[in-house]
Amino acid sequence: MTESTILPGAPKAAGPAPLPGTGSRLSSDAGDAFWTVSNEEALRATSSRPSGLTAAESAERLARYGPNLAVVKNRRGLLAKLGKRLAEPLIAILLIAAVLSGATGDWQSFILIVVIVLFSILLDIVQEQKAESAVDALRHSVAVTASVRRDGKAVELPVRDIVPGDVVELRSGNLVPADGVLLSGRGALVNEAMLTGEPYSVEKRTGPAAGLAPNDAFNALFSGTSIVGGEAVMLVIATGGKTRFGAIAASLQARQPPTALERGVHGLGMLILRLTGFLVLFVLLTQVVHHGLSLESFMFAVALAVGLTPELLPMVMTVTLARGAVRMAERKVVVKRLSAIHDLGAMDVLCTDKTGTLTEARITHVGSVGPDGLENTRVAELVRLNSHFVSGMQSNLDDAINAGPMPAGDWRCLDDLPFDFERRRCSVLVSSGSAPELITKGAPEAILAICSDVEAPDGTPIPLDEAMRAKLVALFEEKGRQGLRLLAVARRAMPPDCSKVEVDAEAGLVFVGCAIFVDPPKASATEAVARLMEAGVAVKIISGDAAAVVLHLVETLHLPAQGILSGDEIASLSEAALIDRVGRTNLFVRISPDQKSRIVRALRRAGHTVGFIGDGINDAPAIHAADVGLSVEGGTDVAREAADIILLAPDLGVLGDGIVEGRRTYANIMKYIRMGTSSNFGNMLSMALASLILPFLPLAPLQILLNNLIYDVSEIGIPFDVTDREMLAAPQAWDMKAVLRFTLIMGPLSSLFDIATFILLHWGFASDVAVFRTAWFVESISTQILVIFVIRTARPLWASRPHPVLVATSLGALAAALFLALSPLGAFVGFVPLPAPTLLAVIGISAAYLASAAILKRIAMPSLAGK
Ligand SMILES: Nc1ncnc2c1ncn2[C@@H]1O[C@H](COP(=O)(O)OP(=O)(O)OP(=O)(O)O)[C@@H](O)[C@H]1O
Ligand SMILES: [Mg+2]
Repeated sequence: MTESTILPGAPKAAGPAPLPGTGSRLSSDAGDAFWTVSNEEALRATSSRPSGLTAAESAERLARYGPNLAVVKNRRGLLAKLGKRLAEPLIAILLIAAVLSGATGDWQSFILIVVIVLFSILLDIVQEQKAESAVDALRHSVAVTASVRRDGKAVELPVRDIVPGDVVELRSGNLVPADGVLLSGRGALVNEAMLTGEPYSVEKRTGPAAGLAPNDAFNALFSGTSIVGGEAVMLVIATGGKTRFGAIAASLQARQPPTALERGVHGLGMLILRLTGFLVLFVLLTQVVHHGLSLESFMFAVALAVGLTPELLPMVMTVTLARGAVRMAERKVVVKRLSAIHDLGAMDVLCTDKTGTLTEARITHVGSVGPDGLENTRVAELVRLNSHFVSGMQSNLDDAINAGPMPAGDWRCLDDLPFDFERRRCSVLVSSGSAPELITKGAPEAILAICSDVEAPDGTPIPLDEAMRAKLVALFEEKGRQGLRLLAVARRAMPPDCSKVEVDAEAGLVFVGCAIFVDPPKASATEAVARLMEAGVAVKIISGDAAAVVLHLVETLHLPAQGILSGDEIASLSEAALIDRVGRTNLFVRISPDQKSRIVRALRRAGHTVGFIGDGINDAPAIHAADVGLSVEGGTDVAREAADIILLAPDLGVLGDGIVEGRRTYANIMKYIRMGTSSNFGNMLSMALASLILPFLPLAPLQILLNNLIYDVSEIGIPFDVTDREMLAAPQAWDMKAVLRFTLIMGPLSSLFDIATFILLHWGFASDVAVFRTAWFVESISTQILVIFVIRTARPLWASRPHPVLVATSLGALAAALFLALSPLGAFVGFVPLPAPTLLAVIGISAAYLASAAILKRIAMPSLAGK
């Protein structure tokens, strides 16, 4: 019997057994229901066993099925990239034109154009390739791993290496790495909201789940969902694009919205492109009308278009960002989504959870008190029974409790109700020979709300009256004000035959007391928060804990407190009211996970760029909802997967460095943009206009290409440049108005000097064609390159020192350009020696342009000046 024929409804296949994902019944692809077969059958069909695959088997399968990635990004090889660039319309036209010149005997032009085009494309590709590799390496360093059984041992492997047939061990907080069935488990609670939209977790048990729809398949685990409690061992059936998640991931990926900066730069690029198209057509048309169509005027138009297109901008963005990412990694901040760097630089509100970022997260169980506030050993016993037996999510409070000894006696657990963030409590049904008892622990108010009695010191329940309730609330408050975290515990005697409980059993309980915990504040948090605020980032604390505890922490750390909102209050606020309140509040307490993301969304709607940092399962939705999702290296997989940025050290201090880096990156990208809009664009524009008036072309096509290439090379140093302190002091966001203002002031200035050059050369010196072009080239390239030193800073020139690399690339490129134009070598591209007066005049005009630019930038870059 072939392996597939054991599966219900599978076609009787002859030959080798079809493996999952290849069309067999055991694929979640195309609605195939792998959860309907028994585990034995599933193991057989995947040729696997509970101890997992061998290394050899997995290697073979990895080669056959490919990596376990929902979306396989096909990164193009160097050659493919080259091919793509060569096929771009402008470049293709240029190359065809070159071939035509070659055919008409102009070999010089042919060779030079090909060399120039290839060189500038290579420059682009190599830079981008280097940047991408660096970023990929960083991303891999924080990739989520899974515990996979290989050769009989559990090893941590990158999720991408998982293959069908693998046996994976999962714990609370892990992401399910692929589609498969539960082989064994203990209270495995899974959040499937990613697939079903259902916020409540579902419990998984072993199958088969014959005849059920995927959403009801209680033994199926799906890629992209997460384990929120318990443990599970799964057999992987389908990986990568064959998973249910894979089917929707591609569309999710595509929908990732661009950042404000990306949108802005793209918009600007399109504007320039449209203008270019219009201009070039116009130039071409007038040339044809005046002189008839010649190869030269055609090539002039094409070269002009090449000179005008901001073709380097995408590369510049990638390279600048990648450089930022590498520098951030040196400061222990790893970027998963490159464009998150912009958002980090633009972020003006940071929401943080409490445990771990503001506290040490070294939680210890330091005492247990009864309702009278006195030490009480019964409380400690009950709390330990609860923590020991409860399944589902174990929090660090449970860990602290379990560090102590188990109470004496032969205790058995009959059933339990795991913790969730809505109830804020959990229960166990236990017995030690006598009638079973329900023991519930949780947030003090959540426990008090379901108690009808309170235990007297001798163990008898007495009814809980209003006075007693008030006394207990006062006790909670008092402990909270001392910075102590509390979990209350209550019990209820159950009927002797009771062996199962539902959530409605959590009622009419007897209040027994509170377990007390300390979580020391993190001393470094004070300085870190102060630094963030100085950098213009408002810090807001969003905690699941009680108001008193949070207030005490804030006081101890001397953090600013202005306005406090509780989860209950938020629940009763309308969307509009919340948007109004969030800005004025910086302490949020007793907040449930979905309220965390509600707060983040409200802040965004109020116009803020919001960061959220957290490490827990309950933080993941808010991390996802934020502009910049942040998590820490030791956080749960779910939180780390949702995050854009991972802090290798759980410290807000390193974040300050990351923010500075984000702003530096932004500032350097703006330098490119300003450079392009102020001089390069202006020069090309003037040239197009000049070509309409002059009886000859102001520059030969070849000379324009050369100009463009040298200009590109000169810009290589910008990502390295230093940024003035005042540029880093406040959030930096894309501001189209500022860009337009700059362009409208600096663009015409550049044109003014071009016209002056033009008049001087043509009428003043009555230069011939060759001299005119040489002089124009010198003026054009010097102003284009040198203007970077003017517009890189809002300060006076001498008050801001550029980075040596930028100085080297700029001056190096300029020297090369001048050498080419003024030495005998220039004859190759049609340059001639300039008469001394012409050269002096050109130098004078360039200097005058730069000086005026230095003065006018005070108006053109007002928001930055004068700080
Ligand atoms: N294992 C548990 N058993 C019972 N109750 C719990 C457990 N874990 C947490 N709680 C209660 O639920 C509340 C909310 O959970 P939690 O403190 O983890 O939220 P949070 O937002 O992560 O808080 P923080 O801001 O401290 O990180 C806790 O304050 C506590 O009262
Ligand atoms: Mg937490």
